[in-house]
Amino acid sequence: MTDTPIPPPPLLAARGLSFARNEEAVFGPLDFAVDAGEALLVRGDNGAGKTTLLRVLAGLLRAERGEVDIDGHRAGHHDRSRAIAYLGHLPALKADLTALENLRFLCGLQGQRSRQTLEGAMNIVGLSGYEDALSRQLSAGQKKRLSLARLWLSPAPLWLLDEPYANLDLDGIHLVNRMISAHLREGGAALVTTHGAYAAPPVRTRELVLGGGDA
Ligand SMILES: Nc1ncnc2c1ncn2[C@@H]1O[C@H](COP(=O)(O)OP(=O)(O)OP(=O)(O)O)[C@@H](O)[C@H]1O
Repeated sequence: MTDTPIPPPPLLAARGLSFARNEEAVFGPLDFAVDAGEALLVRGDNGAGKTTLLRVLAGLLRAERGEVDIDGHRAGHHDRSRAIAYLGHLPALKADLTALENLRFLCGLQGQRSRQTLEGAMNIVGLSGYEDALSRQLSAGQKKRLSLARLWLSPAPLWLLDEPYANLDLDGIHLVNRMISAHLREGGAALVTTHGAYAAPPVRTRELVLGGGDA
């Protein structure tokens, strides 16, 4: 008799997850799961709650109700900081450090994916030559690219990407999709918020629509 292998738990699972501000519902209750190797596109109009959902999942805001599991275990603070890389609307960069110093600082805080160098990540995101530029001197798109380099260097399997295409030119949009595809091929997963105009990571993708029911 052969044992049927038990499938691994989803990388991320949310059950009955809701958030309210001043007793007014922002989203939920939501039920969804993301497996390793999958992307979840979080769509919705302006104000639908996409950013709020990612911030709740990252542990930056407290849910009103519901549960979040990572790798089949209730996600505590430590699990979230180990498993999650969060790319917010605004680049989390130190203005008076150079591009390379920013990456070094963030890798010191959050760890570094094995076999990746800071210079290699700068090259992947198209910022070779900007290593010594102060981050405050970078354009909005270059700052986004530097944040993408930090994301690429993170060892966390679960990417929470809030509008990763914002401020990027067409080449940058393709870069984001290539990065997501490569990350998923390596067994990672990604939640990606978008208004829907550009996002098409060419990978296994589920969709969650806020403000209009789950799809
Ligand atoms: N700091 C805050 N204080 C009070 N209300 C907030 C705050 N941040 C967001 N909101 C409200 O919460 C709701 C959800 O906002 P959120 O930023 O999550 O939406 P979103 O779907 O990401 O929107 P967008 O597509 O415009 O970025 C909105 O009604 C917004 O006005």
